[in-house]
Amino acid sequence: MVEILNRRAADSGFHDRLNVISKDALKTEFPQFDLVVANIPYGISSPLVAKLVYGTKSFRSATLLLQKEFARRLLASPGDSEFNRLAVNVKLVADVEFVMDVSKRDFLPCPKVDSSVVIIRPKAEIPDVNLDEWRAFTRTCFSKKNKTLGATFKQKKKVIELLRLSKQKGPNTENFVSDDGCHSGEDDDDEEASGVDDLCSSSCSEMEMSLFKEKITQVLKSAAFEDKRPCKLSNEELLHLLSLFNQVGIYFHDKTVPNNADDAAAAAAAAYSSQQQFPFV
Ligand SMILES: C[S@@+](CC[C@H](N)C(=O)[O-])C[C@H]1O[C@@H](n2cnc3c(N)ncnc32)[C@H](O)[C@@H]1O
Repeated sequence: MVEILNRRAADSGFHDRLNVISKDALKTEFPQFDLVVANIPYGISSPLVAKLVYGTKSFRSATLLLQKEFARRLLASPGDSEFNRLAVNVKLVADVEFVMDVSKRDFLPCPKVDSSVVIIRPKAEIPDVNLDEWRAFTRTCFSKKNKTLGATFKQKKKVIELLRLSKQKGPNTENFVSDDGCHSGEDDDDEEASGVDDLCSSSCSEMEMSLFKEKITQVLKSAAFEDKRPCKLSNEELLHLLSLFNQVGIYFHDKTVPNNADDAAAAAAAAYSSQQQFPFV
C-alpha cells in the first residue's frame, strides 16, 4: 500500500508533499498533525484513541472508522448500558460526534462486525484536574460499574490502598483521621479482602483503617453519592466527588495494572506517555 501510495503521489506530482511513515502507530511518536482520517485496525482502537486524545499533540479532529460497538461506547452517555470508563475518560478531554454506521456488507470480503464513523474533537478547555489522578479515580469508581459507590469504596483492599496513598501524599495525616466512628473489628463483606492483611499490618493499624473507612463514607454521604452508581454519573458529578475526596486528604494514584480492554488502553498509552513525556493518559 505504501508503494502504491508513493507511486500515485509521484504520478500526480505531489511526491514532495507526501511523507508516508510506515511504523507501529502505538509505538511511534506522531509528527505534528492537524487532521486524522483513518480506517484503523479495530484491535488497537482503545490505545490509539487514548494516544490521540491524551497525547501532547494538539489537533483539530480525528475521523475514525471503528467497530460499531466500540463507537457506541465512546458515544454513550450516563445511564446508557454502554456507558463506561472509556466514555468517561474520553469525554473529559474530547467531544465525540457520530457520523454514520457502515454495514459489514459494504466491505469485500465481508468482515464479522459492523462499523461506525465518528469524529473526535479535542476540547478547547479541559477541567482543572490532575489527569493521572482522574484516571486512577475513574478506575476505582468503575471497577464494578454497576455497584454503588458506597459498596465499591467499602472494599478493604481499596480502603488500604487509599489510606496508604493519603499517608504518603497528605499534608497532615493526623488531621485526616478523626476519633469518631471507630468500629475496629467491623466485619467486611468484601470479596477482595483476602490477602491484604499483610499489606495492612505493614503500613496501618485496624483502627486507622476503620477511621479512614468512616472518612470515605462521610465524603460519599456528604453529597449523596453513597447509593449512586458510577455508570449513571456525569463527569461534572465525578469531578465533584474527586474534589471532595481531595479536600479531606484522600488521593488516588495510578497502578496501571490492566484488567480489561479499557485499562489496557490506558496502560498502553500510559507507557507511551512515560516514554514520551506526555502529561497524562
Ligand atoms: C483496517 S486496515 C485499513 C487499511 C487501509 N488503510 C484501508 O483503509 O484500506 C488497518 C491497517 O492497519 C495496519 N496496522 C495494524 N496494526 C497497526 C499498528 N499498530 N500501526 C500501524 N498500522 C497497523 C494493518 O496492517 C492494516 O493494513
